[in-house]
Amino acid sequence: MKKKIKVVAAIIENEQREILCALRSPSMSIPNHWEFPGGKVEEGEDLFHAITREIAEELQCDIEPIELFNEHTHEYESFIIELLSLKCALKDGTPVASEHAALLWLKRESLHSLQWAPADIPAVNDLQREQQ
Ligand SMILES: Nc1nc2c([nH]c(=O)n2[C@H]2C[C@H](O)[C@@H](COP(=O)(O)OP(=O)(O)OP(=O)(O)O)O2)c(=O)[nH]1
Repeated sequence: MKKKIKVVAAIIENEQREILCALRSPSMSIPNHWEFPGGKVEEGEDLFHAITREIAEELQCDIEPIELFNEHTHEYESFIIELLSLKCALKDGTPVASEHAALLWLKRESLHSLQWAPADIPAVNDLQREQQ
């Protein structure tokens, strides 16, 4: 049976209404694909706590989770991911890529120009629909 992981991802929007996109590095699984940054939820951990912790670790900044925006389960070849995407605001600091190959702020209408990790695509689609 495939392993199932529960992952939180942050949709961080800045004052220019741009959204933070992160490029998975060549050494990560699903390399060279864009994602909303985040990571695995620990046993018994609250989603808001998990996303705040993961973003502090990965991007060295403080965020404020606002709401759960999209929930999607995707089956990759070797594992199943339950991806919980949360809308977040930047509270303190500037995101810095420590594990990712690059970071990019993009307007909603430009999100589709990137090659996204398949699990993140439903959240990207919902974000694009929001502006209409
Ligand atoms: N947003 C998003 N996150 C993903 C996807 N797939 C995926 O593994 N993740 C998350 C879960 C992992 O916590 C994180 C890091 O992936 P990784 O390739 O470095 O895997 P790893 O086993 O070393 O993960 P970790 O123990 O360091 O958390 O990425 C995806 O498709 N979209």
